[in-house]
Amino acid sequence: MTHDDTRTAPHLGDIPEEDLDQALDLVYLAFHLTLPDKTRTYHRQLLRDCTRIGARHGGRLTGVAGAHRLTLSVPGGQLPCAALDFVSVAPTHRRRGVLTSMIDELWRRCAADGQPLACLWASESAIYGRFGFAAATEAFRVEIDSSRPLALRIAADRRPLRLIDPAAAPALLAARYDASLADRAGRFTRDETWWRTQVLDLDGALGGDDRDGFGAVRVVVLGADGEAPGGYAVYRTRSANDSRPGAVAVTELEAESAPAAAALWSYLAAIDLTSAVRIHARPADDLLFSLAADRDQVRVTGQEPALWLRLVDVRAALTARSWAAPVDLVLDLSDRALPANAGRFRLTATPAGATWTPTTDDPDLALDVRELSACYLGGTPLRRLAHAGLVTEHTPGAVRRLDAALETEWLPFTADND
Ligand SMILES: CC(=O)SCCNC(=O)CCNC(=O)[C@H](O)C(C)(C)COP(=O)(O)OP(=O)(O)OC[C@H]1O[C@@H](n2cnc3c(N)ncnc32)[C@H](O)[C@@H]1OP(=O)(O)O
Repeated sequence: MTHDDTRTAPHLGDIPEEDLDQALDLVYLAFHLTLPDKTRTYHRQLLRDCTRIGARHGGRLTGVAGAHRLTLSVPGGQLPCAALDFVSVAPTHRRRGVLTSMIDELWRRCAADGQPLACLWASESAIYGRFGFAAATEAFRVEIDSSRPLALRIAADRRPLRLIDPAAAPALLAARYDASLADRAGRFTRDETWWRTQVLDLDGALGGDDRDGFGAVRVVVLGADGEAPGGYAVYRTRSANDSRPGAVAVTELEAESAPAAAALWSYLAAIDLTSAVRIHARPADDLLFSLAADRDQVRVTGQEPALWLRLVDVRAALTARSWAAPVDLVLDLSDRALPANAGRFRLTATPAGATWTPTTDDPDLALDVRELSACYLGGTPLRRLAHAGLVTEHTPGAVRRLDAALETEWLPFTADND
């Protein structure tokens, strides 16, 4: 008789480098993936650079979780963030608490590594709320009908547009991207490798020149050679055939101003032999929606949660962000998984900074860490969650006051999971 180990608690530990292939096999099993060698090599490298948590039964890996060590823009600053990825449990061992125990281990690793935040992209929205994660940024899929000229309400920046060698893009465009982090929370700092792989796919690990039928990556820059770019777009094109029109797929567009954005959108919409521009992720307050003279020409074709965020160290997270308005409130915070965060705290925030101190005073608001995580980047109004009965307001006006303090000029936005 074989021993049934599926009922016993897993043994948790690191995944050493020699087990990386075993770990990837489990990931591909759980995600039903068969991938080319190039992609596997890329994933192997990503996983090697992660904090790696393995769950084992009888020495065999039955659960894998990786956490990239990233830096996330938050209102007024940047914070270390564990970005959970590769989460997989063997189909023979599912729904027995393996993921739950790996998440508990993740909290220990975050504390040891000084990461006050954790984040992820969820394969299914039902999984991660129970662990205190909440959707903190939203992404809209957008399509421009470019079968006719794109009509915009302002004049475009008249500086020249030029196509550059994508290999030169990281060095040329990094400053423009980095500048956007100060405006928009929810974005990651990038190194050269991230640009080369995630943004430009220069080595073809993510599909390269045949990504859903779209060809080579193109990079268009606004501004003359030698000038700091006023904006850029990373895109690919697909020619028309009998069953579909020609199209442009935009991976990323950054612009320093509305006229710069107008110039780039106009360029993309005017590419010959194409009649649609598709953008996989834009924020709800994207300038394009306001610039379009005919909103019917710019359609939202999908809307989904993008970044799921979890405040792991609430005090560190709250005292590191900036605040739009002064606020002085007592919050009764629940956090089942991380009791150090739970209890009554006085949040005293001014535009100069914040404190978060334990108190025995009566609470103005009661909420779970999940709701605080949803609102932290400024993308979810707290009042929306209060209307839904997920936040209790003990002192009338407290929700409004906290909302005013959490507010950001621009919505947070995360677009790095194409
Ligand atoms: C950041 C990322 O990488 S997202 C990718 C997540 N991975 C995948 O989708 C790959 C395929 N799925 C899997 O490998 C697994 O099913 C996992 C990782 C999603 C879940 O692992 P499990 O070990 O089964 O989860 P665990 O047993 O700890 O479940 C904890 C709770 O979450 C619930 N849960 C787990 N997965 C799901 C799901 N897909 N949908 C709804 N509820 C779920 C369980 O029912 C359980 O609820 P309970 O506490 O009320 O009993």
